[in-house]
Amino acid sequence: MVTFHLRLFIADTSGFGPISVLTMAPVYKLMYFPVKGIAEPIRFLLSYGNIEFEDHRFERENWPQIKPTTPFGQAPVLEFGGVKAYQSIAICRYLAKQVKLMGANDIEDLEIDAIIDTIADLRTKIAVYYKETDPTIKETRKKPLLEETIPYYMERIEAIAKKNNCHLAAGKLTWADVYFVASLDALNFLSGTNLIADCPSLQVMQDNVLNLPGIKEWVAKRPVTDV
Ligand SMILES: N[C@@H](CCC(=O)N[C@@H](CS)C(=O)NCC(=O)O)C(=O)O
Repeated sequence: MVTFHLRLFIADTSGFGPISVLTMAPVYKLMYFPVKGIAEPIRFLLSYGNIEFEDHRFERENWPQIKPTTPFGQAPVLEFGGVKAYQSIAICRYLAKQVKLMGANDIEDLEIDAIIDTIADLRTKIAVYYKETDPTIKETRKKPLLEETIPYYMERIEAIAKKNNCHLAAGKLTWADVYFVASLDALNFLSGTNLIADCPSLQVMQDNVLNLPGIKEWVAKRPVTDV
């Protein structure tokens, strides 16, 4: 569970005991569009840590008013204790520290960061295809994405999972596993394919992550959205 900097010192009025100290948990508010998108790994990590949060999903038509209130005109933003945290991966790394899903040393953290950045690279390539508005150009991008780019990445990510005992780094559960599994629904939707269809180790990893207490409860109660 999370501890926080805000401490209340309460004078003991009984005359017998020392001063009591109450440590308060921060109140987390996640601001994002009404989708899983790049906020879902944040929701998974908060849920894994049994950290309560306000899942504030704003409608797209309200974004023009909200945008200027964010640090860099983008979402997600995680607000807590006077902090407005931005950049989804930085937020995930912070939460991973809070819920103890980091590596055991700098090398393990390097391994985790590298696979997280690789997943983000793959998402960027998929997003370029998805966001293409010209149907002719989109069609020309489909075959290379589905037959070259995605297989290239997924073969390598699967090999890493196989070597790491069905994990993405350090041979154990880390925030990389949670990040990848939380990202999958959106990546599958955007690419129109099941990224892990031919990846048995990643399928095991997905099952394991989705069965973690906290995450299992979150997935059962979260709003149903495609992406
Ligand atoms: N690198 C940023 C990317 C943030 C981003 O692209 N957010 C999109 C939604 S997924 C957004 O805010 N789009 C609206 C806009 O840019 O006006 C992160 O990971 O947080």
